[in-house]
Amino acid sequence: MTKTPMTKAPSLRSMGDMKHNSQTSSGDPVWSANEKTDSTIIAADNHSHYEHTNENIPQVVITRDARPYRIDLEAMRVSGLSVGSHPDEESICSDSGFGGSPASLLLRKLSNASSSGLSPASSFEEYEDDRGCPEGFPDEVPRSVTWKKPRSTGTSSSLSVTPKKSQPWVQVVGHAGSFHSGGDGMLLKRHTEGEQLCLQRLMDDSLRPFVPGYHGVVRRSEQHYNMMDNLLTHFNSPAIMDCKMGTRTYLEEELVKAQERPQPRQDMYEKMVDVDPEAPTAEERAQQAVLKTRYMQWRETLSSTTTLGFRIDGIKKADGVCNTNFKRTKSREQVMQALQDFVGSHTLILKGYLRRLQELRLVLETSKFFRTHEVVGSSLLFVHDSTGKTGVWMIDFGKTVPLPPPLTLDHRTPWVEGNREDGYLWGLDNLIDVLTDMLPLS
Ligand SMILES: Nc1ncnc2c1ncn2[C@@H]1O[C@H](COP(=O)(O)OP(=O)(O)OP(=O)(O)O)[C@@H](O)[C@H]1O
Ligand SMILES: O=P(O)(O)O[C@@H]1[C@H](O)[C@H](O)[C@@H](OP(=O)(O)O)[C@H](OP(=O)(O)O)[C@H]1O
Repeated sequence: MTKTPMTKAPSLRSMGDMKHNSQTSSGDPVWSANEKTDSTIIAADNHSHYEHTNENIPQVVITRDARPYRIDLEAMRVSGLSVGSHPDEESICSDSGFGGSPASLLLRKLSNASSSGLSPASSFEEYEDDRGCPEGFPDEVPRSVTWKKPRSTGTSSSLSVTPKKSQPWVQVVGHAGSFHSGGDGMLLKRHTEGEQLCLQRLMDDSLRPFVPGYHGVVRRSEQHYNMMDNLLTHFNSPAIMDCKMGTRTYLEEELVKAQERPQPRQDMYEKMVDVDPEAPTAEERAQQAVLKTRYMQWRETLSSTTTLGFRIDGIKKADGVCNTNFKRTKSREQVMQALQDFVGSHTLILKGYLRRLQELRLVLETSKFFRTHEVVGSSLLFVHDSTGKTGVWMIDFGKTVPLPPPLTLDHRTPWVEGNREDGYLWGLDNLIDVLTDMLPLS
């Protein structure tokens, strides 16, 4: 839940006090920041702090239990190479994508695109073009951020560097207009309360190192955003892949809604016909519209979602070539070929990804958050660069919902309506299996 700002933005030193002094009726700590801020935005946590001084950065607004979390070594852990010791550590860059109005937050999808050589857009309107994989914007925020070392380390640690150059943010797939690059290694995603709650809970879960650090809700031009780490920050000209996980891409509640109040969609009919003119039924053809769940199920069976429990949604390679034409990438062989094209001939990268996925699987099998949530439509974001640095993170919790206690999921049992299973872990097993098969015989 968000509230409007009430008081002056807290100073760095007072932030800790504020966390203790201000509470919601439920006893949760709250934060507040001034609407007419003196352009100082401050975030801090138990381990570290940082400070911005610029007008272009978003204002932190009150969020329920929205504690900010610093990018930390654990969260940004890269397999194969450690962030902390990597020579590129000083190349942290950031960018911000403000310039668009809320009215232009179109729910348009970046799909069916294959493009190359995209250059950073210079305005939000340019970004609104229907190209796949548009890049973010040059940073509007002076590089005044200092990343200070944490007082106590525990499992996390922060970087102490001065960002030097701008790293454009790239969106591979997903709703166009939902994102802004927030500057200083931050990314803003259009706010939904469900995703906010998940990200907050994940910050206290064993999965924390596998999700972008969450920094609360911010407001910009009357629109609220969830602020999280930009996972591309520590990479140079990264190659990026978005893999949508699970055997089901719609929530059980969406199915119930479709049964009770069917709302056939013309846009989905058109997307369907674009891929396969023969796909619609006679009735759908007559209506020139399909139900969302029908479209989603068709997408699942056309791709590898049903058969492997994951699908490749989009890939942007280091050379800028972007491909989101994977709707028909279904067989194990086709998937393997696409993965091979993504990693190239670099066994180091493949091994890095495999290690990270195996670690993720171990953590997922014991995570309380994972056990108690239906995780639908969530992706694994793969990122690597030419130095051999790799990382994989779970993103997109827009359709991750808590289960009614005491229900829990194992995420491997096949789905039947009512059991809420999503096939996430089964898909991860298959993904690990496919990647393992790609390793050269030695
Ligand atoms: N924390 C992040 N750091 C870097 N890039 C990100 C991050 N989160 C998302 N992205 C980029 O944005 C894309 C879309 O993200 P996400 O899946 O969250 O959007 P969405 O609009 O909810 O997607 P969907 O259409 O599946 O609902 C990803 O493929 C990735 O390229
Ligand atoms: O990839 P495609 O073929 O373009 O299809 C979209 C994709 O399945 C998204 O995951 C879904 O958003 P959600 O996951 O948020 O439901 C979106 O629904 P939408 O159009 O209702 O946003 C679909 O249009």
